[in-house]
Amino acid sequence: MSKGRLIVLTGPSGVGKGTLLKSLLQRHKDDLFLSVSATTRSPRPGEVDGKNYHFVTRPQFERMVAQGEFLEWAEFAGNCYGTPRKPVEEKIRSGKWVILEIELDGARQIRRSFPSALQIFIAPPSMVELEARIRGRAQDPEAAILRRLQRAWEEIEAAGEFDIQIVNDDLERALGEIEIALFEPVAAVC
Ligand SMILES: Nc1ncnc2c1ncn2[C@@H]1O[C@H](COP(=O)(O)OP(=O)(O)OP(=O)(O)O)[C@@H](O)[C@H]1O
Ligand SMILES: Nc1nc2c(ncn2[C@@H]2O[C@H](COP(=O)(O)O)[C@@H](O)[C@H]2O)c(=O)[nH]1
Repeated sequence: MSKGRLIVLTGPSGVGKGTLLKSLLQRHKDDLFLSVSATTRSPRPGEVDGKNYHFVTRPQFERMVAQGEFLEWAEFAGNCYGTPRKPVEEKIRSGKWVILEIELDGARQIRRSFPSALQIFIAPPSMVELEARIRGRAQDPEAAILRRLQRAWEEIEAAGEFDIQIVNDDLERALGEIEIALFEPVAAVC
């Protein structure tokens, strides 16, 4: 059986993490498992409970925190997000590679609890492009967009903490770089 592994993907809101992961999972569906987080955020149009997120109330989220149900959790732009511990630990034990798509505070918590996790940072080509992508997605209220853009500066400043930094300018190229980091790490160094 292959050895289980934890992979963290972080980057500012709107940089394209979800878009990259969708393609990555389509190409490697037998190798990779994406953790489904819990959040207190309201569902966006088209988002499905249990698939995109487990949508929970704040009291439910607080109860899950108190019961130690999260591997990590954080507050981001006014909502809480957390990685359910049990499915991730089970998958890793059964030899699967598990990806967490999480923000900076959560990535820092995972770095402490799973120092061997591979940590990848996805950066935007520019702040102008990042703002265009968040606005182009047209799924967040104006106040949430502003909070996310403000937070993006802090996240980009922390990019150097991560094992690998990938600029998501051209989607295919960025995807190729993630695949090299995951599946050909030795070749990437040579
Ligand atoms: N390389 C790219 N070039 C142009 N547009 C892109 C690229 N990657 C993603 N996008 C677009 O940017 C927008 C934001 O992408 P996405 O929702 O995947 O970001 P995210 O990082 O997952 O955001 P969040 O953290 O808020 O969930 C989407 O409209 C997507 O189509
Ligand atoms: N620390 C955690 N961050 C998470 C988790 N799930 C998602 N996220 C991050 O939150 C922001 C906002 O997400 P959105 O879906 O509201 O746009 C984004 O950076 C996600 O990566 C989690 O379990 N823990």
